[in-house]
Amino acid sequence: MLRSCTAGLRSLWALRGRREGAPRLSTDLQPARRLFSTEKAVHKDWALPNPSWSKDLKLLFDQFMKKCEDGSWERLPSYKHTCTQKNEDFKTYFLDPQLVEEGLSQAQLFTRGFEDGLGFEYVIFNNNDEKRTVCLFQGGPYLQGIPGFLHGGAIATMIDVALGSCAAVSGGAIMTANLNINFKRPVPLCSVVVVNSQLDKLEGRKLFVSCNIRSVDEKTLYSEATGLFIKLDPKKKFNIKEFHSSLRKAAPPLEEAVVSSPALVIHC
Ligand SMILES: CCCCC/C=C\C/C=C\C/C=C\C/C=C\CCCC(=O)SCCNC(=O)CCNC(=O)[C@H](O)C(C)(C)COP(=O)(O)OP(=O)(O)OC[C@H]1O[C@@H](n2cnc3c(N)ncnc32)[C@H](O)[C@@H]1OP(=O)(O)O
Repeated sequence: MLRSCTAGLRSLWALRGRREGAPRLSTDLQPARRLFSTEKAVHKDWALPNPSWSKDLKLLFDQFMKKCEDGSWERLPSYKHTCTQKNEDFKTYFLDPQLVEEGLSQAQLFTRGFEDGLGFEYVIFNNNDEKRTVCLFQGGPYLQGIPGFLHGGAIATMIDVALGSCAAVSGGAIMTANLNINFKRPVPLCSVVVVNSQLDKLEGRKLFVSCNIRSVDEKTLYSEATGLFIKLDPKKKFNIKEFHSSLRKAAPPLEEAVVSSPALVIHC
């Protein structure tokens, strides 16, 4: 019990793959502390059952929580807003802190931005020895593509998250450089699927990962994917303001864009 609680408190940042020379992230150094009510809302762990979870999802969740008891598996927590201190650390090492715009304070994790049950309901378990993760995923009604089935973009998002988490456990701060997906069967809306990911190869800063998505009974193979993730180099900071101003220069005014490219008005 104590072991699984401890595992739950550790974040991906605090796990492994810290770049040599880069300081440990502050959350790693601080003991768990009592949260005030506003902080509780910000730091709520979303990778836990809620009433929208189907019987299948709860059952699988319980099975994996059992596997966590001997320490071979651990549940990865998931936050809408990365902990404030982690944000600060990220800005320090990968962004020019003076250039971070105010608007970023409203930012939240894309996959956790839906009401319970309407979007992405998922939890990821990690097996460190085997360098693999299992993501239990239930895609809600707001993720519809063709009627009755998940949108391919939602599937791709979940694959990115599952592969990204698998890579981040070993690599620390990483970004997706490449994703290749084969969609083999459409995924029914509101069904539960299992995303099995593994780290195939670590080559310098490159992490090669792969995954498949199957039905709970494992009979249906929905998708297969490979991904390349790159460990971020703190010497190469992202300059957000530069990105934004170059974007403004490159993009024509909206009116002009709509008139000259009718395809832009298609909603997606
Ligand atoms: C608040 C804290 C948050 C921090 C997040 C950090 C960690 C994440 C932690 C937890 C994650 C948990 C869950 C994951 C959840 C979701 C995952 C979502 C992830 C995303 O949603 S992320 C958005 C989409 N993603 C991008 O927006 C990337 C745009 N991109 C770039 O920003 C650069 O491209 C970058 C940084 C990737 C690399 O840039 P760079 O300058 O650091 O490195 P460089 O270019 O030198 O490449 C080094 C070596 O990789 C090879 N290489 C590079 N790219 C390649 C490719 N495509 N194919 C084949 N090889 C490639 C080169 O050929 C070279 O190879 P070699 O060394 O052999 O020459």
